[in-house]
Amino acid sequence: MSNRYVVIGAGAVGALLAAQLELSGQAVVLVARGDNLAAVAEHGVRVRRPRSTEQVRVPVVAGPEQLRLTHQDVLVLATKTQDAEEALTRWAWLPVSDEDGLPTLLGADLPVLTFQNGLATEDLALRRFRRVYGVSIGVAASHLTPGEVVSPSYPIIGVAWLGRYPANDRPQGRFGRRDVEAEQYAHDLRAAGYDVDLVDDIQAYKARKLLVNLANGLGVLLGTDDERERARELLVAEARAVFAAAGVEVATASPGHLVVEPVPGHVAGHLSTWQSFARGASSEVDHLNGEIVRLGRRHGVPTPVNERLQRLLGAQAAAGLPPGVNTIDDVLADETSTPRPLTRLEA
Ligand SMILES: NC(=O)C1=CN([C@@H]2O[C@H](COP(=O)(O)OP(=O)(O)OC[C@H]3O[C@@H](n4cnc5c(N)ncnc54)[C@H](OP(=O)(O)O)[C@@H]3O)[C@@H](O)[C@H]2O)C=CC1
Ligand SMILES: CC(C)(CO)C(=O)C(=O)O
Repeated sequence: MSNRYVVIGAGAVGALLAAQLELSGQAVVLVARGDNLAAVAEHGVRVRRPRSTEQVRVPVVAGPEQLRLTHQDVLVLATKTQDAEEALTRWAWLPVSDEDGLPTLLGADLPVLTFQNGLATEDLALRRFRRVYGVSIGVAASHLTPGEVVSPSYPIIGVAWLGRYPANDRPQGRFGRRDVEAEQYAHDLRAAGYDVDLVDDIQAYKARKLLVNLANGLGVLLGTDDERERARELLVAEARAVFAAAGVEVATASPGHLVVEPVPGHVAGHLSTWQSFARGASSEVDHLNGEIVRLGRRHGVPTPVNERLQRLLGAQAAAGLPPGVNTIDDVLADETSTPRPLTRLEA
């Protein structure tokens, strides 16, 4: 029997994925909350593309209490990293019914696909779930309005790398070292419009992606292109030094290619971190630049530029301030300054 995907988190990645699964005829349930839940329940997910807009009716629930989990379910974690722990806890210990309706498993026995940027979620999942599949995804998706995602790529929606976590946990079964479960997920995601590669060491691919996402936070700041590029180089150089000291492998395979086109009425190029600040939502920076800072502290490698960016955006998020109130020269400044986002807003 085919899988049913329970997509937890109806933002840029999750709502788009749920819509794509639905459009490709696969079983899916979207888990949403707040205004987003109300909008999707009433109108479906509105997907704005370069040459069309679709209103996709997707089954949606507020949480596990509105769903009977079965052995066919695959949990897809599509929250930001800072929300992952709470979501994983909520879904891990629920009864899962077999075909006779008997509760023979728990949520933690189901497979979970973790779509987060950064390096943290797979271990959070592994604490409760045995079958963890990490997914590193590249999409240019945007979610700023309840019930709506903008997807500037079509017909290939996104590129992804998927693999069992940890790498050596692949089941030794009838097909030897082949991971038929991972192959099924890759097959289903491809049918939904994603270009998917199966990989042996998913964390190496997540590390490669993290090198890109370290610059996400710069998009929230004001500055010139030269300053942005200089800061990006410094952030990445620190991360590479930290990865070398910590023994974190970085995948060397060439990155995937995603075609991005203009979507009428949409301002392109705002990454997921910018979207969080624009919506007044919590920020993932502690799990992007903060991951480099954490590893640097553990392994005795200085990471001043990542730390300044983390501090600046941490304070900005805590004060509930939108993009465009701090500047990149605060990140480049050669000092451990205390950010002054309120002063700048007042100025
Ligand atoms: N946006 C992008 O283009 C890309 C994002 N990513 C990564 O994918 C992951 C998801 O990002 P993205 O889609 O942008 O995030 P969003 O913030 O757009 O969406 C996450 C959604 O999850 C919801 N949520 C949080 N906790 C729960 C919960 N317990 N139950 C149900 N819903 C919940 C949030 O609700 P609320 O709004 O109420 O907090 C929000 O609607 C991140 O790790 C990100 O870095 C990777 C590649 C590209
Ligand atoms: C850089 C990008 C757009 C790649 O998918 C991303 O990961 C993000 O917005 O966080």
